[in-house]
Amino acid sequence: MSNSKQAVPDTLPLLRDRIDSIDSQIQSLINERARCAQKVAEVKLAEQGDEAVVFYRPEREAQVLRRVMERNEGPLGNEEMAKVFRQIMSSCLALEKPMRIAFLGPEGTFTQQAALKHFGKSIISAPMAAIDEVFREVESGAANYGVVPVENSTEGVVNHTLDSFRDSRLKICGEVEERIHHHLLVSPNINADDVTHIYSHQQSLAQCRAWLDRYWPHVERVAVSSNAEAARLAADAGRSGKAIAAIAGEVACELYGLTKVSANIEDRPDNTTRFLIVGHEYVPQSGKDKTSLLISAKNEPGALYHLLEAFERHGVDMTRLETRPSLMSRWGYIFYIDFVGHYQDEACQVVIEALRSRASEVKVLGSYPVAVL
Ligand SMILES: O=C(O)C(=O)C[C@]1(C(=O)O)C=C[C@@H](O)C=C1
Repeated sequence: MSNSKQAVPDTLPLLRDRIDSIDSQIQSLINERARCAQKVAEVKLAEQGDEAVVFYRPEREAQVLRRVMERNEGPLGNEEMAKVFRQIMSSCLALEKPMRIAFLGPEGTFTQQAALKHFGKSIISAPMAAIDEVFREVESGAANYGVVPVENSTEGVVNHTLDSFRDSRLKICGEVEERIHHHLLVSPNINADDVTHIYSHQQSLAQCRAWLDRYWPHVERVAVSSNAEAARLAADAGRSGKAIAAIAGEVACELYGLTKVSANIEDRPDNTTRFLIVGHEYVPQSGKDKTSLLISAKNEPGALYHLLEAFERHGVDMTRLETRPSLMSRWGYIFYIDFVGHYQDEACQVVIEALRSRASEVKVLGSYPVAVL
């Protein structure tokens, strides 16, 4: 391969010749990489057998992307470069085995956006109507992995997702964060002044509450199953001349051919949602991981204090604590705890053992690479 640092020509035809030649080299190299991935698939099949074989390796993907960012010298930015490699790996994985990814649908949701960000575009999309359907689709093996929202920086936790882990055998094998921008949308034939109802998911309505109170105080807000569904309903209503607006994101706006009345109406400009990837396997260490636990506490004084004390004592950094009512006993609680590290790290194992002696149940929901993109 020619030296990439050689002098750059300065006429348009020469520059384009140069780009053509570089493209051809990049293309050969991408195909060489793809052939390696095909070989990896053969080795995995030989080693693990048809049934148990795991093609998708989140820890390896995170390491590849981190390395891309570390060695990047520009002028392309680190994230931009990582996105290119994200898609190359997505194509390589699809050659090994196309992945069917269930997500909270319909088409156009932020969860779909998150799925594409995490897995790249070479996946088979399986939109589901509800969070527990995503879990069921993966549990049954109909989908390889699922993507569900778990918390939002403005509105807090998504209870349906946390509650789904109670009775599920699925593991968390990844996380992804998305900046969420909401827009007020109508069908192109509708005059915004005529709008009688605003549809959106209850979380999106909440994330735009102050803006709605200020600019649309007298219009009825209607919570529907997702903001993409709201966009679909607004588009449908528009066809019969009904003035219904939706609050949804860019993907849904484009998908349903709506017009923006107002853009970026979320109350907090740093509004971010975190999503989880769920699958069947525990993920090996990537070098920079997080762990999520589900803990049923004993119903006794100081129960939570004793749990938290274990983290402090062993120097493990707890990043999140959520409480949900236990369905087993009145006034019993389930705690969801995230911490920095992998359940196979020595310090984490010590903490988990300590928790097991202090709680009635400790379930490791998963250890997974900290989001790279
Ligand atoms: O290293 C592997 O196990 C591969 O399958 C290769 C590869 C890649 O393209 O780099 C593809 C898919 C996996 O999810 C991780 C990495």
